[in-house]
Amino acid sequence: MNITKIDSYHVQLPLVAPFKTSYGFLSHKAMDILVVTDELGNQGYGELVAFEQPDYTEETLETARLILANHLIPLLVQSQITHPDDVTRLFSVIRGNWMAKSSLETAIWDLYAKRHKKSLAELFSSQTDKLSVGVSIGIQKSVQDLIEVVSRYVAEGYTRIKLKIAPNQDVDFVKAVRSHFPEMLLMVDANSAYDLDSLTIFKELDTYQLSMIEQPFGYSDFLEHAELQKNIETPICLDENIRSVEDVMLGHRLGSLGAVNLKISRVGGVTQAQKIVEYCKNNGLGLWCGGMFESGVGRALNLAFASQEGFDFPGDISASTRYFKEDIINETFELENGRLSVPRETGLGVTLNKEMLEKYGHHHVMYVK
Ligand SMILES: O=C(O)CCC(=O)C1=CC=C[C@@H](O)[C@@H]1C(=O)O
Ligand SMILES: [Mg+2]
Repeated sequence: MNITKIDSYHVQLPLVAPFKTSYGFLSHKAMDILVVTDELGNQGYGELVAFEQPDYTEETLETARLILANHLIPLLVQSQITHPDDVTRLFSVIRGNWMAKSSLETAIWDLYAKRHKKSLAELFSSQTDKLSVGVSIGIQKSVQDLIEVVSRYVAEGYTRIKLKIAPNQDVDFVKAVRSHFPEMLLMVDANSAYDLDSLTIFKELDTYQLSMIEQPFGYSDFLEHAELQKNIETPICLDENIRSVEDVMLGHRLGSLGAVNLKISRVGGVTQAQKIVEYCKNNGLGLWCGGMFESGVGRALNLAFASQEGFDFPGDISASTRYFKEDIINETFELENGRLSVPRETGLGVTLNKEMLEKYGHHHVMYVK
């Protein structure tokens, strides 16, 4: 394929409700939408999901833009690409910068699918048209507020709830939600807020039939996670630790994890994510699709990818309205009996809404042949 142009839209969408985690507070989500055009006029979309602050991973929107402009785009346009897997190989000379890589790699996947007149769901061997999804809930001011928020999402149909926790905002919150919803698939995510000194907290959390505990310790704490896993039965799920299939193998061999939160963007794109799917499938590890407060572009990709065999737990891929009042695509993802429809049109199966892009974004040209 011959790339003739790369555009980028810097978008900022206000969140319907602010989101509090153990490490920060989000009131809007910024993202860049890349549009890669080929010689036939096909356009592939990719979403750069990095945050503005380097507090979840090292990357930020600014660092990723720099890596794209100075390194990844020059590499891509100088090379002959026939399949998206070529992009991963090409980018392997550049270390890290997974989200920057993923934004371009996923745009090439969309472009490739459109050139072949196939949906991404088809390319990913999707197994279903409807996917059960979950919701991730930020830290609330009080137990009562949390119960209200959870009740609202349960009434909307979500079948899996993920609660954000932090020191002193953990056991009481989980206890209350569990007693209101005894059967609910429930899990917690600490975003690295604890260390092994908090063992007693985790032993207590272990008694609430949680499906998993996500990222209790630091992002390179494989050994500490293994030590914790020896002391509790609830599977540990790693998020921030996992940047590649090698990280999953390391965590598995050490006994640091029982499940993986797979975010395509955090591991550099679809090709690397696919390796993780295979590894988890072959080694009996739990697997589900995480979210990055994506716009409809990233959401469509997550839905198509998570509809393949191997994903065994509802992901953080909520309905469009859970995040934003208005989105930058024309389609909407609506919850029906706790499930979202997997797009079936060619490529990602979504189209950009020019009016919304103008309202919430700024246009930049990154490359012209
Ligand atoms: O996209 C979503 O539904 C939100 C997912 C979510 O909880 C997170 C996204 C990005 C960083 C974190 O705050 C958190 C996570 O750790 O999974
Ligand atoms: Mg997480």
